[in-house]
Amino acid sequence: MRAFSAPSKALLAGGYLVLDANYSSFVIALSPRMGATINSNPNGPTNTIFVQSPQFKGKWSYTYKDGVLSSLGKRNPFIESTMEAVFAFLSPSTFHCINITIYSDPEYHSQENTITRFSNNRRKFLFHEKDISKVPKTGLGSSAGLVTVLTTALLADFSKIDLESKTDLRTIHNLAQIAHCKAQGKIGSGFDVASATFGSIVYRRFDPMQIDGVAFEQRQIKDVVLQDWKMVAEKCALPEGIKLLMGDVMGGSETPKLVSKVLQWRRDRPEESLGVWKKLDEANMSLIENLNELAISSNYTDLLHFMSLHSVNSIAKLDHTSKDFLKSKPLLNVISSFQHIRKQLRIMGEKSGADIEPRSQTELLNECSDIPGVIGGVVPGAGGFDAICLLVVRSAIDDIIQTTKKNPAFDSVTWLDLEEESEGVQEENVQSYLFAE
Ligand SMILES: Nc1ncnc2c1ncn2[C@@H]1O[C@H](COP(=O)(O)OP(=O)(O)O)[C@@H](O)[C@H]1O
Ligand SMILES: C[C@@](O)(CCOP(=O)(O)OP(=O)(O)O)CC(=O)O
Repeated sequence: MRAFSAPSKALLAGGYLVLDANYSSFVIALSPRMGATINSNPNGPTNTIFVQSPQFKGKWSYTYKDGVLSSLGKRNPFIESTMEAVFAFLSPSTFHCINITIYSDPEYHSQENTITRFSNNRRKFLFHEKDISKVPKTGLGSSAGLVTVLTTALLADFSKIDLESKTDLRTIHNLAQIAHCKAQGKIGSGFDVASATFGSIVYRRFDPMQIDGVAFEQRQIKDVVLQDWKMVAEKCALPEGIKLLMGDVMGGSETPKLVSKVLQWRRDRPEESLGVWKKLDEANMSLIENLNELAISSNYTDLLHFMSLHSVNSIAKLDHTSKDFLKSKPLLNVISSFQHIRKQLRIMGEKSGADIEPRSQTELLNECSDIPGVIGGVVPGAGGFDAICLLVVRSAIDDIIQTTKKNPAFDSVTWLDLEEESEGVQEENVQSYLFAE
């Protein structure tokens, strides 16, 4: 038996712009991971694949004969199209029965009505009462994680793959991207599948024409998967000492509705919207550059210490002597990049009628500007009422949480137990997924 896992994501900068290949986005891979174990069973029926997701009482079965994958019984579009893509790509002849088990970390889904189990006291898994399609999601990208880890497990079972090899990661990514688009019935920006594969990245999307109309047929899928998609997925990571803090706001928004409003405005007002696109892109790119600058600045530790004692608002009020210490230093630039991103997202929201940074979120993020140790924050991804995402000084985290507990403005916020974990898809110790019965 072998085990693999793929990370969840937060789109810290680049929402909406990432849909257009002219713009880059900043995707942070997060510690909650989707896992899969895979093993062959020589005693089971040949050319049969059993997939189960015990946390959601999910069981799906497939057979593969004469190049055709058939689903027996219950359907799961994401599992099914991953199987179809990988089998079309590999086109295996006879093979032993395959057993796959899916494991998802707690933060992907609402944790209501669950029973907790630990695997060898390593990982915690929640077992839900309801079927997977009925359990509310938190927006961390469960389907992208599922498709990516399943693609990896299947490829590893049938062939030799090296998760350190850029070529093999491209193959996993391209297959997973095709499978995910088929299951969703649309070609999105794909940033979630890209970060499930590569981890934390600066991402520029592939050309949608690349996979438009591709069929699960061996020659065609091989051609497409092995081509250069001309996308960009440059690995990156937050500077040490800076922590990503995600607050679930228990609101909920529908990404497709927000996206359609924004794209409609872009079509209706091409010139006006292009201005916003350009300014937002500048702010996004300056956030990435300034974080890199900050990480290599000679007085980095001093700057972080300073930040842990000051809030964004108190820094704005500092006199010149104190500011000289920071002047032309990247910390101030990171702070202002966040402010520019928020400003442009608010303009985009106002002009398009999409609630990207709704007033309640503006108020919350403004409150964060009064907390020492908070460098900046945004509404991640498509925005809306789902979540806020902050970058904070790691050493100040306990004080930050305490401060928010005392402030009623944060009553609706639940801080999620997650971190950046910049690694993409990886092999795991099987023991992490085995339960002592
Ligand atoms: N642990 C899991 N086991 C089985 N299927 C899963 C699991 N997690 C996600 N899925 C599949 O992904 C679907 C959710 O995908 P989607 O709506 O794209 O949500 P998300 O935004 O979290 O990716 C589920 O309905 C199910 O088909
Ligand atoms: C608007 C977008 O650019 C980003 C949406 O990011 P989210 O992280 O909000 O995504 P969901 O998990 O699907 O809700 C649309 C896209 O890139 O697909």
